[in-house]
Amino acid sequence: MFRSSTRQLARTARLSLGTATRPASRIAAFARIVPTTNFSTSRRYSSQPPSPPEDGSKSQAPKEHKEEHGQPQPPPEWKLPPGWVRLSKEEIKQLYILAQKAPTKTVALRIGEITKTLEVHGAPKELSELLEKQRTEGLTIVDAMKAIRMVKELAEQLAGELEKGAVQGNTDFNSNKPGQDKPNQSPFEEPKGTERERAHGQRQGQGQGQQKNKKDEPPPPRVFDISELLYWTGGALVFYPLYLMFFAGESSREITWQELRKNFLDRGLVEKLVVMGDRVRVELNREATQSLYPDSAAGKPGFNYYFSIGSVDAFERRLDEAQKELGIPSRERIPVSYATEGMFTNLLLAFGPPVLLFGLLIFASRRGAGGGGAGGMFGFGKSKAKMFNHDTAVKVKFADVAGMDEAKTEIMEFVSFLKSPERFEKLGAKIPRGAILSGPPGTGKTLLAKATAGESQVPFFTVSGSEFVEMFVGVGASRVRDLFATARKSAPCIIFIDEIDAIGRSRSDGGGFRGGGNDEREATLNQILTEMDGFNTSEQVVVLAGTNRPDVLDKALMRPGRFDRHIHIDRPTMKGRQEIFKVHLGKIVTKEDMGHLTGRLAALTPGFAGADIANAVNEAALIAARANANTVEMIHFEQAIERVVGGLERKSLVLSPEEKRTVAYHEAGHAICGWFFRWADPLLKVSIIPRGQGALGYAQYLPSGDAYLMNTNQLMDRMAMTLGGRVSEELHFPSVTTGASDDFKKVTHMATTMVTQWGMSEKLGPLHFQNDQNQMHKPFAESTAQTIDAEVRRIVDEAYTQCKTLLVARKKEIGIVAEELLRKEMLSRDDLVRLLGPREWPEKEEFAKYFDGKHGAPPPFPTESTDSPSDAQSQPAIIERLDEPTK
Ligand SMILES: Nc1ncnc2c1ncn2[C@@H]1O[C@H](COP(=O)(O)OP(=O)(O)OP(=O)(O)O)[C@@H](O)[C@H]1O
Repeated sequence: MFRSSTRQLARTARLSLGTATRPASRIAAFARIVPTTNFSTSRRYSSQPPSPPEDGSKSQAPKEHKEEHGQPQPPPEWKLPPGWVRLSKEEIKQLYILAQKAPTKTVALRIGEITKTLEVHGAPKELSELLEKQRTEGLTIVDAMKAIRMVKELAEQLAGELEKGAVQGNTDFNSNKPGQDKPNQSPFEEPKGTERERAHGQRQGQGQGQQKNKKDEPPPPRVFDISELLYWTGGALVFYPLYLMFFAGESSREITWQELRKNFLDRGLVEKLVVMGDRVRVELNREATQSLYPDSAAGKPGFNYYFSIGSVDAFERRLDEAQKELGIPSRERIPVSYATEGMFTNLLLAFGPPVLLFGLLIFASRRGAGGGGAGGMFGFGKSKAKMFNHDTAVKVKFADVAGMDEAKTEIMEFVSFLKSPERFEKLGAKIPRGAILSGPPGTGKTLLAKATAGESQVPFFTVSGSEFVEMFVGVGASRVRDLFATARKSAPCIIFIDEIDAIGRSRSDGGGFRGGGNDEREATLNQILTEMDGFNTSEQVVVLAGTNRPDVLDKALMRPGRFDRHIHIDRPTMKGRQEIFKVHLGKIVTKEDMGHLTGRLAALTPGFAGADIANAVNEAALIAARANANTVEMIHFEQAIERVVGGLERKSLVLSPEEKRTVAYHEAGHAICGWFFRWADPLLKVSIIPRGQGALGYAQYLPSGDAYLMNTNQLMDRMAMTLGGRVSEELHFPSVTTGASDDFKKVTHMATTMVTQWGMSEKLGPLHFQNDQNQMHKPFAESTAQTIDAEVRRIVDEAYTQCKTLLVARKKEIGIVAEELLRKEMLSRDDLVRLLGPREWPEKEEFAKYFDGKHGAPPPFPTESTDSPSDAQSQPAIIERLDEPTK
């Protein structure tokens, strides 16, 4: 009845309403098939909810049905349906007021638009009654919702009828012939006809060879990339649950049947029920629900209520009864549909894990390959070598590498080969394939390789041995292949493999991978061997490798034809250090006399590698900057060296006066020994400022130049000097402390080495006894072991006696030095000269030159105001330290 009356209403409305007053409901219906851009540019209605007309005469009905007696008249064929009434002016006004109560602007607009039609054609009596109630006593919220819903439904049904009429071609109501432009057609209306008809028409047009606008041409087919799909799917599967968890908020809630009835069914808010197995999803009229329950999530899109049912039959019965009770006529009953349960969940469970795994793999491979996706299976096998070429040229030159002249001469040959290979080839010389640069850490192996590339001006590939090592078997070998293939393409060039021992360890010793886990490393090594064999002699690819452990490398690597040059780079000598200081001081602002500065610093840093020197120079600049100095001065350099050698000053460690006294007498014992023993190393400074790890105080000596050989006298004096701390404690305090443990360790080690390796025991003679920790049994007889123990004890005892004899005789001097130490905390060599007189034994020439006091003896170091970490990388000067007790 309601439906048939709206159909009639639609028909007459179409006749009566012009385009200027196109109902919003119709526009809404078209909006489903018209692109939204057109829709928005062509909107013809106000964006504000309508307000009641000042007087009813402003109705926009067409002229032919103009109002009679102030009321617009319906067209002649219009019959008021049963149950409908004409609306009074006051009721029309009430309709506009009702529109302003609508929950959304769209609904308000719809009510406003249909009001004009209802004004002409009347409305259901129930609506008229509600409007009257609104005028007289006001509407409850439920009544208001009911009235709004009624008008909204009228508008929707009207829109549906109008749309149907439009699709059928308007033959009933429009005399325009098909194909002609229709005068009433909106500029944003689509051509009439179904989708299929339109598609058919298009195909025909193409078949007839009609010219088409370029814009209409179908876009080029998109290349389907499965990895991209998997990538995004994997990503979505990972992130969607996270999104739901953290951002999406609640999307469903379980309710009971009673709650459903009371809150939604009785209030007419339920639009549809979807049965899914033993659960039912409740689909609500969102706008109405939101206006009734503004604070609830129920009105939000995507939110649904669910309730459980025992059986579908029982549920249907219950729903039927409820609707009967509410007086809902059978044709307006709530639609119920049935969905297959959890299809999406089943699919997700079946395909989710593999898709997720693939997605993750692709994600990882893209990251591994720097986002490119190239380089073999997921890019794992791609070499990670960094390349420096002409654009990112290696700026290092041989001039930047100091103090290793022999190594430079050796490697220069590679430069000549890369620069002018014909010079060698014409004489039939085979060019060496590569060189292993070995030596202690920080001695400049990488720097030398870089300088070789910088001098020859060829591309330089640098990679660390450990970068070939992956958990997947075959990846290392594949990376080697990739590296050499890339290098061949860029020939002439240099490959530098740093820390080659990570992959080049001897295959026989297992390299710590004993027990079958060794295959990957061996395969990588074999691949390097193969690649190096694979070069022909004219291929200008030079392979340099760096290692700290040449002794563990596989012999096959070292044979001629592979790494046929072996260049050992040792810690620099005094002259070498001087040169290295010169290189690094070049970048520093200092007014010191360069000759004296480099000489003195070199003398202060025996045992320093190039990297230590670079570090010390930089540290000095930092200390100077911290002190707001304009130039870096000698004091800053010495402070920096002390910090590199002894570690960071520990200001937080506060010793008790008694402890401080013990430390002072302990260190003074060392200092006196160093001063009075002929073969002991000259003392440089002694300090009771705690530094580094566990040292409460220390005495620093300078080995006489770079000592390569030591005789028994020197060793004995050094041992006696090392024991000086403990002996002094014994002489000055009633009990000894734990502070001398490091001294004992050194002394024992020295004595054992003298006996077992240096043949300095008459009893054992010139034999070498290596006690390998990895072997179960000692490689010598038990009686020999006992003799070794006895000899070690004898030597240490001798050193102890020697030390005690001296210190007993010099007890007074110990006191002088210790008291001065307690006052100043740090004594330099000049302080000792002042306190004890010049040393009886002549100093080495270098020492005398740089520590003669003429250039200003180092003043006592001011305390540092820093807490940045420092690592004592080497022990260049001999340091006797008083240890903190280990807990
Ligand atoms: N002979 C040198 N001349 C100038 N600077 C040097 C020298 N040796 C080392 N250095 C400095 O030390 C830094 C580190 O040196 P490099 O990396 O070459 O040492 P390495 O022998 O390769 O060390 P590792 O064995 O630990 O890899 C260089 O960047 C440079 O500043």
